Amino acid sequence: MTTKLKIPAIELKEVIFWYKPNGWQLQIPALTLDHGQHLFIRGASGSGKTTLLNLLAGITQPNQGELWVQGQPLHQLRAAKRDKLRAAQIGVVFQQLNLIPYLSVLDNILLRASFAGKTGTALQQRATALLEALGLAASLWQQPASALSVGQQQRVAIARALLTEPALLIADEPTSALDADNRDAFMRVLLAEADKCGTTVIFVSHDQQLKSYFKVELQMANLAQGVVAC
Ligand SMILES: Nc1ncnc2c1ncn2[C@@H]1O[C@H](COP(=O)(O)OP(=O)(O)OP(=O)(O)O)[C@@H](O)[C@H]1O
Repeated sequence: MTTKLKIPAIELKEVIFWYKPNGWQLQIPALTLDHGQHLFIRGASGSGKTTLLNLLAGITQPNQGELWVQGQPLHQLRAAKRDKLRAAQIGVVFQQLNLIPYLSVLDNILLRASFAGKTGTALQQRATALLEALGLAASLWQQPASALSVGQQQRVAIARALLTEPALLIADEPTSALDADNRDAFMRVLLAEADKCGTTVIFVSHDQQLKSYFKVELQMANLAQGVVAC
């Protein structure tokens, strides 16, 4: 076994984060996730799911405690280094999908990869293969992102996140606008790609039916009490 494999994909120790305007607090005594694990997180609206994902993606930093992602101390790194880590190793799909509306579907996907220094024909082929697997018609690939439905945009966002074979994939309600068939295709592609690339997955959703795709499930309320998985 290599040294790299001994380091967890994610490790939180006594993390506390609060919003300055209203003092709302997220407390996570402990959370460890090994490489390649898939974790389903659920919790009531306002329980802090998005706040946790923002911390894990390095968009925000904890006020107290330690937050390690891919062996990097996100609690200590400055914003520029966290941005670099995110570009290189983390795929994110947030509720606001953050597609650039006037860029084509393909350009949206490839632009994100170029931030990680990845370009070329093989990458373009992987991008179109992902879009096909996700059921997004080829006639849409050159359309501006703004011309797509929300469900179609969600599939573009996940293709963008998977393209660079990230070590960690963070997804916040990524299937909320999909019908049952597209949602199942979406989950199959996401988890198969993650398994192929050894990607650790953290997936947040209200949709209880998606729970069946995951071996490990976590409720926000339990997480705050120090329970790691249930
Ligand atoms: N920028 C902010 N400033 C102040 N408080 C915030 C901010 N963002 C979120 N909060 C508060 O933090 C709490 C957790 O919010 P968060 O968005 O993480 O919850 P959530 O579980 O993702 O909710 P939902 O399922 O509705 O998306 C909420 O009570 C919310 O009001």
